[in-house]
Amino acid sequence: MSSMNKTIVLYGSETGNSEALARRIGDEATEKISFFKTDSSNIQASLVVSPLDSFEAWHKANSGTIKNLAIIVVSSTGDGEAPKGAVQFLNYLELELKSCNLDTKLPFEGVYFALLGMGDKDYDDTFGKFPTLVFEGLVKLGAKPILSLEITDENEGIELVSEPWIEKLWPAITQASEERHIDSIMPKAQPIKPMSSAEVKAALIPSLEPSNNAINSTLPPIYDQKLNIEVPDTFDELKGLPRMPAEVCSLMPVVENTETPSKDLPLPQFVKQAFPSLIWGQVKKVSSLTSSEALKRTLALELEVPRDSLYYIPGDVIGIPQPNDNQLVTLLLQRLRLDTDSLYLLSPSTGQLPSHLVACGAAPVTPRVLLSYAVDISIVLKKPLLRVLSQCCTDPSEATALDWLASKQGASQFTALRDHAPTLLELLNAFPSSQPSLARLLDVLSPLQPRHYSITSTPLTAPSQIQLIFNVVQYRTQGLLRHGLFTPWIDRASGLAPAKSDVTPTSLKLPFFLKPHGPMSFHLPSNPKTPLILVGPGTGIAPLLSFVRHRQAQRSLARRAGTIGPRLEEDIRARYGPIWLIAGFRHPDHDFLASEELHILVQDATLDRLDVAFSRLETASFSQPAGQLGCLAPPSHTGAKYVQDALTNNAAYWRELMISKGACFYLCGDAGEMARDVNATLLRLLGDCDLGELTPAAQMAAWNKEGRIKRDLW
Ligand SMILES: Cc1cc2nc3c(=O)[nH]c(=O)nc-3n(C[C@H](O)[C@H](O)[C@H](O)COP(=O)(O)O)c2cc1C
Repeated sequence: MSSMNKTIVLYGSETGNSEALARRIGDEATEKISFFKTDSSNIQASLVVSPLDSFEAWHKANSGTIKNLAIIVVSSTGDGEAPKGAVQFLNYLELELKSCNLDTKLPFEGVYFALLGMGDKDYDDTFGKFPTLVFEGLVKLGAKPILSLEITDENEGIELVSEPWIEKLWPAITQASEERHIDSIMPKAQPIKPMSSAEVKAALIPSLEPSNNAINSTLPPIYDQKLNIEVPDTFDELKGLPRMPAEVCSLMPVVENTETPSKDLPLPQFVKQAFPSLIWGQVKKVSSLTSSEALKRTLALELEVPRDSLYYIPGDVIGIPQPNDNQLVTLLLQRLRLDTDSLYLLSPSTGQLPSHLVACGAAPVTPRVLLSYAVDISIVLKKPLLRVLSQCCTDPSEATALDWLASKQGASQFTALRDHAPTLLELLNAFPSSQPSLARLLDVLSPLQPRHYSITSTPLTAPSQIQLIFNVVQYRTQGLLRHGLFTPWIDRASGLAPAKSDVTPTSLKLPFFLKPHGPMSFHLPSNPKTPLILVGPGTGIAPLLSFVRHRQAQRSLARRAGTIGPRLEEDIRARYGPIWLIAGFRHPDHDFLASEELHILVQDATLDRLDVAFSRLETASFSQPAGQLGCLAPPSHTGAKYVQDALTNNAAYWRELMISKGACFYLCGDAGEMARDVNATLLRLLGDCDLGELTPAAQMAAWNKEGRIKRDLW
């Protein structure tokens, strides 16, 4: 046997990094591996590069053959979850792990694989989580790794790991194909016990993300900011320079066009294709929930949808395919000297278009539409882009500076520049002689991601309406102003900014879709008697509001249907478990979201307990205005600064609910310090408990597995 029977390159990729690398590997394989060149009867003439989700079909088609090779590049997204193109594969892997039998042949015997993971070490707990899960799952199911698992760190530079890994890949393939297997890399696949679904899912535990650096949100967007990039005058020969990205995209002007062009905003055809279940929501109301003194501006948005067009449950999240800022697109079109309204046909000059651009090639399209909807132009810094900008410079000193930034020598300056989160326009303006074509930029820019928001409403009270709350995202990266896409836009488009009161826009419509549930879905437990501990500082309260509003509606429906007589309230209490909500804000007068509603939820006994922490309240003790919260027993505010203080102050109650009463604990909010501190607090609270054989960490891990601790962090 001198080659693999079938070979495939697979990727799972949220923002395009893994896909771009998988395509490059596919291109290089035919040059590097002799049997790809010579033995065309044994190998597909052109190597297929496709999403990891196609593994099942590929494996089924080829499982009779002795040796098949899968080269896999896959990232983690969310809280260590499966990225796009790998979600169905996760379900398949999970099923195989559950059903594989100790006594029979392992299902992936005969499959050889090499897997490169993409990750980011900033995601402490979930660094490389999904690639690791895939690697270990494949090994457990009998596939043989030909290289050990390696994971890139986007923060340090993907190339530091990916380039040496690719160099090792070619000899490893040759070696494996010659049957000198590299069994020493990993222990031989052992027969395994079937895994439960919970065990597979438990491998995907939430992570902690860095937080935004928020500032007063009334500043307008500014696009003429200057980047300060320092490059030394002289340096040694550049090392670790990533390869020049392949030229894939081609834009041909359309002279005679018979098709209906994708010329107009809003919503070109390719966006509708990418999100086939889009629903249009009419904006009913936008209101500001914070005072002018609040550090962040928080808005509530109500959307009305056509009757019966939306079925959601509390905890669901919507995605909004928001285009890039119009002003930024216009300036970019000018800088790139592009004719805004001419029509072009996008096609691959070699190989295949990146998957996020395939639908854009279906019909003629204008540069404005492409830059508005297809690619991210706000946060762009990646080494392959620097290489392309360098390739397109007419001034050699600028080209050298860009290459230096992309090299190993320029690593610390690259990291510093990335902390500035430069837009494409700023980068181009910093290197004025660089004049890339739009097609060349499409080769390397990441797909534009939809913006996701938790629904705060319940379908029980208004099935044709949804509500959202969110901060208007504006922040500074070391002096430079940055802003989000959707939130400042809706603030302006609704006519709310800079007004303070509610507005009811008459003609504003928004397209959105319901995000499919991930493996760690943040939803209510199926048994309504389960006690709930809900912790949500700031806008982390959003999905928790949906939970409590839903419970309030359930109780009210039960009351209305009630035939039980004088014992009705008691029966309702018995039917639903207690809910303890811990919210956290800066100051009661500035950003206490939904304060009046929370008060009502306590009064009508939907909430058994409410604790509110205020981080910027000068006096340790907080007294609510008469008639509010003061009626709570036990008292709602115990001088807590942060949500974790409220947990510590009420340790006995927390232990009673979690240990004796089987409560579910939900945490939603900013993933930085808050999530770490809450985690540490829970471990500390468990330290004083009798957990039998278990350590506090093991107890937490068990609750994670059972879905009794759920996190929704961003
Ligand atoms: C929303 C989001 C969540 C992420 N979550 C994780 C994570 O949990 N663990 C990790 O190692 N990397 C995480 N990353 C980093 C990505 O895995 C990394 O940027 C990778 O290069 C992306 O590759 P892709 O473009 O192929 O998806 C996350 C990135 C984003 C944007």
